[in-house]
Parts: sequence; structure tokens; C-alpha cells
Amino acid sequence: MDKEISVVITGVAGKMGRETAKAVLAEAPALKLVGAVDPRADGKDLGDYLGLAEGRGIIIGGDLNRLLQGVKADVLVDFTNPQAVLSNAKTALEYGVAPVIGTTGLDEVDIAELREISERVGVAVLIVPNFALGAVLMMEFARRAAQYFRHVEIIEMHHDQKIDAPSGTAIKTAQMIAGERGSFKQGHPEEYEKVPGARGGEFEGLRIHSVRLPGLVAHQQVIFGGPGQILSIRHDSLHRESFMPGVIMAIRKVRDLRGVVIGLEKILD
Ligand SMILES: NC(=O)C1=CN([C@@H]2O[C@H](COP(=O)(O)OP(=O)(O)OC[C@H]3O[C@@H](n4cnc5c(N)ncnc54)[C@H](OP(=O)(O)O)[C@@H]3O)[C@@H](O)[C@H]2O)C=CC1
Ligand SMILES: O=C(O)C1=N[C@H](C(=O)O)C[C@H](O)C1
Repeated sequence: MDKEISVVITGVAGKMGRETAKAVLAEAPALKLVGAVDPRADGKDLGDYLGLAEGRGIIIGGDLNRLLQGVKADVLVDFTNPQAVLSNAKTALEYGVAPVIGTTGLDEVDIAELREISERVGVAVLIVPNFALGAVLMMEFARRAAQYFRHVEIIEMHHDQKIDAPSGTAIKTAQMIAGERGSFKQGHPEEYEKVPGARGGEFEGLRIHSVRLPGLVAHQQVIFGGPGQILSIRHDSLHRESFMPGVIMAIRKVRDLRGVVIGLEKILD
């Protein structure tokens, strides 16, 4: 039988952290939740805080470094925010803990720094912009369609508590599409905006439009246009449970990886 994997979660009081705690606890004894951090719930009992019987006795900490001084862990799952994620991942690596990063917002400089530390300490980092299998397929289908269509725009739609725009998924999609072909055509060459931002943000030569509304969870539509036809590739996460099979897979596989790996597709069977 495989040895149990001990897991720590940062951002456990947030929307994704709560769902991840429940998913990890449900995978016992193969996965063991050994610690959780969130300044918002510092000192609270995890089970009581989340209303779960299984998590009783795990006291939520306010600081990852302090937690790892007293707890031996194999994997960190981070669902915090763009300000906290880099520091958490670096702390985990220094303790020999492999980070699974769901938080969006790391830039190329951050990733280069993580790559350097990962190589030095010999512990892998897995960064996953979207853990939902359907979203991974939506991005892959969009990459494929970009081989044939020159005109494409991305619309991503999220709940109104999301602080970053565009989404990490939209950025990854744009990078995958841009990797297929260098030049795109979007709109009229002489178009102008009467309202700033009306044509969305430009990234990798593509237009990305970000919608934020209560009622939404996480949705993205990649729209390709050609003479007389439209191809829409759309994915909807209707509940955060959609991300959990991917999160559990990432926890199980991250320690078999080397360096910094980006995207759930890299670990799919
Ligand atoms: N990869 C994927 O599939 C998905 C990724 N995400 C991403 O995950 C991230 C979190 O999303 P979501 O759960 O909705 O956000 P929430 O705001 O609901 O949760 C984030 C939590 O992290 C806490 N936090 C802040 N700083 C730290 C720290 N240093 N250590 C530990 N906890 C900290 C926050 O506390 P406080 O509020 O007090 O700051 C908050 O409780 C976002 O970047 C989002 O884009 C979301 C869904 C899916
Ligand atoms: O904040 C969210 O909710 C989500 N964030 C990720 C992103 O920015 O792409 C993944 C998913 O879209 C949900």
C-alpha cells in the first residue's frame, strides 16, 4: 500500500480552501490533513469552523512558517491570493514540502524564482491555473481550433468576489492559442474605443473580456469567427466541487515531478 501523503492547506477559510479541506479529509487514510493556515481563522478549530466532524483537533494557524516548524508535511495546497502565494510556496520548498499552487497571479519572474529554489532543494512545484477537467479540455480544444481560425476573442466570467482580472485560465488559454499561431485579427484595423476598455484587455495579441457578477462561479467562452461561421468553446464550473478531482490528483502526483510544472494536463493519465 502507498504511504499516506500528509497535506497542509493555506487559505483554508476561503472558498477554495474550505472545499479542498473537505476533499482531502474525504480521501483519508491515503491523504492526511496535518495542518491549515488562514489569518482570517487563526486559532479556530478546523472541524468546528467548517462544521465537519473529521477536521476536529486541527487548529488553524496564522502563519505557514510557524506551522511547518512543528508539523511534518509532504504537500502544500495554496488557495490564497496573489500577494501571499509566492511567499507560501517558497516557505514550503525550504521545508521540503511540495507546493500545489491553485492561486492565480504568479508572473514569469516569480516562476523563475520558484524554479531556482525547486532545483536547489530537489522538490517539485505544480502550478495549476484551473483544476477542472472540463476547463483543461476547453483550453486544449481552443488551442486546436486556433490552428484553423485567425479571429478569436476570449470572454471569462466569474463571481464578483474575484480580485484578479483577467483570470489565470484566460491568460493560460491566450498563451496556448498564441503558441499555435503568431498573428490574429480581431476587429477593424481602424476601430477605436468610445469607452476605455470597451474592446477588452489585450494580452499576447488577443482580446480578453472579464465579466464579474454575483451568481457566477467560473466560466469561459472562447469564440472563433470565420466567414459565415462561429465556433464557441465554452466551459462552466457551476460549483467548486468541479475543481476537487484535479486537486486530489495534483496532491497525489506532485512529489513524482521535477522542477516547476504548469497545468493539470501535464499530469493527466
Ligand atoms: N486553480 C484553480 O482551479 C482555481 C483557482 N482559484 C484561485 O484560488 C485563489 C483563492 O480563491 P478563493 O478561494 O475564491 O479566494 P478567497 O478570498 O475565498 O480565499 C482566500 C483565503 O486566503 C486567505 N489568506 C490570505 N493570505 C493568506 C496567507 N498568507 N496564508 C494563508 N491564507 C491566506 C484569505 O484571508 P483574507 O480574506 O483574510 O485575506 C482567504 O481566507 C484565487 O487566486 C483564485 O483565482 C480559484 C478557484 C479555482
Ligand atoms: O477565482 C476563481 O474563482 C477562479 N480562479 C481561477 C482563474 O483565475 O482562472 C480558476 C477558475 O477560473 C476559478
